[in-house]
Amino acid sequence: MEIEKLSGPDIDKALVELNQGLSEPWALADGKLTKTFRFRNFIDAFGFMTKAAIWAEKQRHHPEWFNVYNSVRVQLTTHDAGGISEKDFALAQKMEKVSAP
Ligand SMILES: C[C@H](O)[C@H](O)[C@H]1CNC2=NC(N)=NC(=O)C2=N1
Repeated sequence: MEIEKLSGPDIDKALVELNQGLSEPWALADGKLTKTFRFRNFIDAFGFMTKAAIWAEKQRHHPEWFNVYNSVRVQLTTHDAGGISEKDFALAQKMEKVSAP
């Protein structure tokens, strides 16, 4: 096991920190770290996905996501750990950075 899942209380704590100052917060749904990003158009949405994908590939940690036009619904979990890990919070943080216009 290379990465461990976080406990419930650790997830709650990390979620509060992640959501500091965000107008659109991340939430827990189906045991995954979840957020729907909305952009001006498809190009901006796809630009976000491209930036996030390049970073994710470098980290070898990949999002589950679903894109329709200008929205990208993201669900983060660590399959290898069977839950949410620090890698998911790192990816969420990076997504916030690269989602800025
Ligand atoms: C071998 C490879 O690094 C693993 O399968 C990685 C790849 N990307 C991954 N991405 C996610 N989201 N969870 C994982 O457990 C995971 N494992």
